[in-house]
Amino acid sequence: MGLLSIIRKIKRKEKEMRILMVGLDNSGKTTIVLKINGEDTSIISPTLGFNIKTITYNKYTLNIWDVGGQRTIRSYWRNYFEQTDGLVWVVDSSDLRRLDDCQFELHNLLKEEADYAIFCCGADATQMSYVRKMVKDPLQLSISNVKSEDRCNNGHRLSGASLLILANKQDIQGALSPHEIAKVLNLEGLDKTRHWEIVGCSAYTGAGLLEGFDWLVQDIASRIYMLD
Ligand SMILES: Nc1nc2c(ncn2[C@@H]2O[C@H](COP(=O)(O)OP(=O)(O)OP(=O)(O)O)[C@@H](O)[C@H]2O)c(=O)[nH]1
Ligand SMILES: [Mg+2]
Repeated sequence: MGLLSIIRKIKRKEKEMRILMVGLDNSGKTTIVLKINGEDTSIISPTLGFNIKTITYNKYTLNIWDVGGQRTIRSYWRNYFEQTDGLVWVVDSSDLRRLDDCQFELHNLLKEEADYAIFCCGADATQMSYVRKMVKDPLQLSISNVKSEDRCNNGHRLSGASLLILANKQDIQGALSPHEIAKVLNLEGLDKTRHWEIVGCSAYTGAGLLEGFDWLVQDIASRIYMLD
């Protein structure tokens, strides 16, 4: 058994989940994480890199990665994709001006993942060159050959992750409802294999946060702890 398989088994035994929080800047990611953890949310500043919080949630340990969303650092999001079990996309439901941007970035993130995660398990040189020709990868960067099952599984990155969309700031007058946000973000247009849910919430009052995380944790658990 490879080292990665062993690590993965240990992780599963301890019921750990890796959650990645992303979304435009100012959407409320950091405030949500603090609120869930029962911390003070009155002094918040923009996240320029990332914060990691480990939270015990029901019988699970959540490793939550809260990544800054400012435009200039969005290209770094992909550095955090590896081994993600759950993706939380946070939306400022009152920021009507930037909803188009928000829609673009969400679909771009999921598409980018599809573009960059082509792994060919155990392919020989001829097979690799055939695959490269078929998918027209001129730089030959986005396709890699892997020899073991470990690397193949590892290569999934975001593709199997459960997706929770938090329509945050519902306490602000004029905020769009989760139903309206779902429409603007074209969630029905997501890949049919994707498990997703949208929940309205307010990081100020805490409303909706548990409902959202309950869904996420249950959905992940039903996928990865099925054999328990
Ligand atoms: N009214 C209201 N304000 C909120 C809510 N959640 C967050 N905020 C405010 O929105 C601002 C941005 O919150 P952050 O948690 O820093 O947002 P972020 O998504 O982490 O931003 P970046 O780190 O820059 O990506 C802060 O002033 C928060 O107090 C909410 O539910 N309601
Ligand atoms: Mg932040």
